Amino acid sequence: MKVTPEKKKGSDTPMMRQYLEVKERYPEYLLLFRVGDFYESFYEDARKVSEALNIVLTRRSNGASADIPMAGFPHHACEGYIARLVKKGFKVTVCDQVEDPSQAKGLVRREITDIVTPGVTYSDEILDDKHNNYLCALCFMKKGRERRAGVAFIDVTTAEFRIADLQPEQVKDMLQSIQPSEILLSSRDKSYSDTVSRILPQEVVVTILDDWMFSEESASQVIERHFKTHSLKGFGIDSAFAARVAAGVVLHYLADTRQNRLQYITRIALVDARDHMTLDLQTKRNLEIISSMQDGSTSGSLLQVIDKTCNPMGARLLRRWLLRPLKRIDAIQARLDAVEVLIEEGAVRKALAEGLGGIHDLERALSRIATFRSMPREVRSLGSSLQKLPAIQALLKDSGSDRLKKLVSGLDLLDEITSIIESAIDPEAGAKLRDGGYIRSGYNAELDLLRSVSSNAKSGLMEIQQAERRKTAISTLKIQYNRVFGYYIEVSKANSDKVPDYYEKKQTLVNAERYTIAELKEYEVKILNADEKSQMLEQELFRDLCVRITACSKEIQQNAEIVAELDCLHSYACCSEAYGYVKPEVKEHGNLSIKNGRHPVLERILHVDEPYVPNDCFFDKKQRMLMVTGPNMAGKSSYLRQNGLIVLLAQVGCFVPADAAEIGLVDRIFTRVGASDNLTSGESTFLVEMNEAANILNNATGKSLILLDEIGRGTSTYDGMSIAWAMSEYIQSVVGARTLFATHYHELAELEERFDSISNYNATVVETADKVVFLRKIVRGASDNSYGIEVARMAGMPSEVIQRAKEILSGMEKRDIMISFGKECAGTIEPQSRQIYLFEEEERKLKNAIEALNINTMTPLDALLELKKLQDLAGGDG
Ligand SMILES: Nc1ncnc2c1ncn2[C@@H]1O[C@H](COP(=O)(O)OP(=O)(O)OP(=O)(O)O)[C@@H](O)[C@H]1O
Repeated sequence: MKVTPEKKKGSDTPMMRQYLEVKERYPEYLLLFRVGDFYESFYEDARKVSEALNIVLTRRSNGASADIPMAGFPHHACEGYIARLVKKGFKVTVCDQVEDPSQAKGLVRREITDIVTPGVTYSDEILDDKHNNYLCALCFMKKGRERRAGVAFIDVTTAEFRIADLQPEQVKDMLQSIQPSEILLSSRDKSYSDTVSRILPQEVVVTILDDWMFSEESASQVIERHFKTHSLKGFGIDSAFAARVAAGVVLHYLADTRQNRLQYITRIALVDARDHMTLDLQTKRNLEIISSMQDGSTSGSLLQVIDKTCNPMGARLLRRWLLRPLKRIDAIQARLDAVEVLIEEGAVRKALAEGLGGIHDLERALSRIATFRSMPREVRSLGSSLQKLPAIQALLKDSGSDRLKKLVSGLDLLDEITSIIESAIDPEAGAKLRDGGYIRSGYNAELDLLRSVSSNAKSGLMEIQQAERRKTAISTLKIQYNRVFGYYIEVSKANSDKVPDYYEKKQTLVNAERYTIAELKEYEVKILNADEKSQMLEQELFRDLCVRITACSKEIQQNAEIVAELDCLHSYACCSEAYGYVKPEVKEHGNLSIKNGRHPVLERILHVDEPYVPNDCFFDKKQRMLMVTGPNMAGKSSYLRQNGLIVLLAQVGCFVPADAAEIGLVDRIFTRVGASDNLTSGESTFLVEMNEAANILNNATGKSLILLDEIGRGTSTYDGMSIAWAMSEYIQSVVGARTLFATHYHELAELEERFDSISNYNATVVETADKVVFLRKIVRGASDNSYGIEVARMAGMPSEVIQRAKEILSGMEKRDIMISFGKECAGTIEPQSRQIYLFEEEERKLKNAIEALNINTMTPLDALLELKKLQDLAGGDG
């Protein structure tokens, strides 16, 4: 049943009318409505909530109207429930009672107090320490003949706010690299949501907004208002018109979702594609950079091996660094030099780890403090984190690395706010604001006074207790307190006959009676007044403190950035040292030389008895493509990936697993590995493979690194082989990229003879009498056997099947030879020369035509005409 509020309001109860009014403002959101100790949802929302949370769907009576569906949960458990709803892709509005129901005249006042969406949340239950959570706006604009796409993304919990101005076809890569949780689109570009769900692997919520928000004028206004500037020139985003519009939309949306305390978002920056390498989804996936292909977890990924970070800011940055390798040598060199210094100075590294480990998540703490979502304990830990900065600064201020020196000189020690926090918050502060007692004594005179009134009165209570015990001769008489009855005197049932007349009964329990007396009432008023006032004052003081901390947002964020970078460099140094990595030389040229390189992840996983076998890789002006053949399981894919990962590690500024490495700067790493299905988007395995291959051919440059594994496997052997052959030719003659090509098509080895720039390599094996031993060494020359059946045998295939496969293989090999060369050649070809000459067909037609000519009977004119025909056949244009 859909609610039409206008129609229903008339006969509804006042509370339901109130509900419907709120619901009307955010119809798209699930509304959680506070009723007593519960958050309730009604109508359609109730059905969705009940299904999503697996809680009972009940009914609530609604005055003269029919009962309505209802589902709810206790308010104290709301964070967990809201998190579950948001993780399922719902957007939620929370409507609270904003006055004490016991004080309310008539219906209690309610207001929306929070809006939570997948892209706008501060909840620990939803967020992951090591991940950024991005809200992203996307718009397509046209100016004159130019079509641009604007992308803006923000993590409200860390205040990272960036924009990018792109060609529309670059959007896919950008979105895949941001991996937002929520995307904002104009109603005009609504259809793009299908593309979004196709290109992003994870669940992403698409929110469609009115098109007017996507105008340049409105965007500029909202940005200028937020950053309190008259122009956007200072941010360097003035010319990026589409990106600016997207940024405006993000700010609009945040305002719409009532995020009205955004002062801590102090910066906006343009993503410059020239500084960073773009890694498309395939490459991220194939190289298993942040998650393994097997189960999508970080286990078995490069990130897992490299991540030795000590705090969440570092962990988040490391993930971003691995996904955005650098393209500028000076920046790479600065990181490498810093890592080298940290490796050399073990004691400094250890002290740095201690300092970094003591720093909590400054970014997320700040965002919660700025939006009044924080608890005293978090403020206290922000203060103690800031106190760690001077030691870190002292440790590295004379470092041998310019980068480290520069970083620590940028730290703002924020002495004043640190000491204010120290003097304000009690180190033993509890987790809740309601409990009070978290502001230290001595911080505020008025609070101290109220507290002393309260505690004097409390010691007065002890005196009353003593006096009453004396007067009544009841030694067990006690003065106690609870929230409902306030202060009372408790006397056991056995002694109740000794109670004097001036005792006024308040409550009877099974074993005891509770009373009050005039004197106790007086004290109670004094104490409760003082307690209430001091609690209110504490909250006020805490808020003021939060505001003061927010005023230091820029400095805190800058410190957070520096700490994160130090943490990443430290992490690089730790793993480089532990795993015996070397400092790569990164150069502007287009060569590459890796001596005894290893796969950073595999070498950590393999058993000590079977250590990883290192391999070289070499490209120069002459040698641009390595054609790697070899049997299954010989280590071809691992070899390709290892070289990709070594280049990546070098360009993120980390040492590399090799004996030596000189890397000519790579502008992009392309990978096409194995056959992967994308059935959800309705594309066949082969189509996906060809899409990816086309993307490589169209976008790679002479500075790229291409890793091709098993191209053309998804189709018939001859089609596949022809495509692989033609791609290799194209890459060599047109693109010129450094290419590693692993293939089972041994026929491709022929290319070496046709192109100087292609060299054959193979993954070696040794055949013994009854098995094949993989040496994992990649050596010069082509391999001529595939041993697929041998691998099947190793995998435990029944021996009958293996035997039969061998027979079929031998039969097929004979037939292949006949297809290629005609019957006359059958059986005479040596295995080594079993090539299929792909471009022979044309030549043969030409040959046949020439042989068919009868020169003896031809006139000169006939001869000329025949010559013309032959020229046409040869494809010439005469
Ligand atoms: N250099 C190496 N040293 C030690 N073990 C290795 C090495 N390279 C690969 N291996 C091991 O061999 C296994 C198979 O390697 P890989 O997948 O690279 O072979 P492949 O030749 O690409 O096989 P296929 O053609 O079937 O895809 C790896 O999982 C790894 O355990």
